[in-house]
Amino acid sequence: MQQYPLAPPPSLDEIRSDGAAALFLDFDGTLVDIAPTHNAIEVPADLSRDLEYLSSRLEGRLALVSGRSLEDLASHIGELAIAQAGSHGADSRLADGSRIGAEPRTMPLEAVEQLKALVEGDDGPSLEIKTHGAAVHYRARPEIEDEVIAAASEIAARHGLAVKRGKCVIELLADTRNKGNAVHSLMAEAPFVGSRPIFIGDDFTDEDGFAAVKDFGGLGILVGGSRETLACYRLESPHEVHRWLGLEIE
Ligand SMILES: O=P(O)(O)OC[C@H]1O[C@H](O[C@H]2O[C@H](CO)[C@@H](O)[C@H](O)[C@H]2O)[C@H](O)[C@@H](O)[C@@H]1O
Repeated sequence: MQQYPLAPPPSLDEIRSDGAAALFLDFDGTLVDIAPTHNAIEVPADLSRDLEYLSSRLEGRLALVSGRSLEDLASHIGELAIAQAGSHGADSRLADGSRIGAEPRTMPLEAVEQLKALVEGDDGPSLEIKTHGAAVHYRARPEIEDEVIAAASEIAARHGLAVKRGKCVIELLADTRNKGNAVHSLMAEAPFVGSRPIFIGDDFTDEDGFAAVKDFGGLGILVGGSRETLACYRLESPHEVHRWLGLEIE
């Protein structure tokens, strides 16, 4: 693990001057600011257009890698002609929409019912039912973290489900793939193959991405406050990520 404080990364142009680079971009907390609920995010007006433009500058070597499902991502940014991996890396697609790897496994209904029972009541956590999993959010009541984690982990163990921990959230998925698997899958395909990958992300699930890019001589960029990480550089906020990527800032 890298010791902090981490320096800001060299410019994208500087990295590109050494050879072909590829960008792997997390979504929540990296391209958009964290919001009180999963549906309350504010997506900058030009983000979709800017990502397509950036992808074309990189000759298609740009991918979004999110914990959200691809359907959920599309509901916020539209159907973009760029590579994307959703559901924490379980559902990877090339820019033309073709899937790489097996179709993601879906959650057993019984587990979903048990999670619904867990969030019952006005003051408890909330449930986000996702295409390939379910997320229990406790951002509104961080003090209940320990009990939520214990109860959701127990349901995961009962059904043999994978657990992902994030910012005020615990997610359960039947599919065990992660963001690092998505990086490996995409790096084996044109136009990514042979390039130097850069993974930018803010959350613990992004550590799998930071680890994966090292396998290709690449580098990770952590977004947000300092912590122990496999990333070797840091940017302070999504605003700084946009600036570093050369996207327009409103
Ligand atoms: O991998 P990401 O693109 O970063 O997605 C991770 C999860 O992001 C969302 O939850 C997080 O963002 C919400 C909106 O800002 C916030 O309210 C929540 O507390 C965060 O955990 C999303 O709801 C999840 O489905 C994603 O897996």
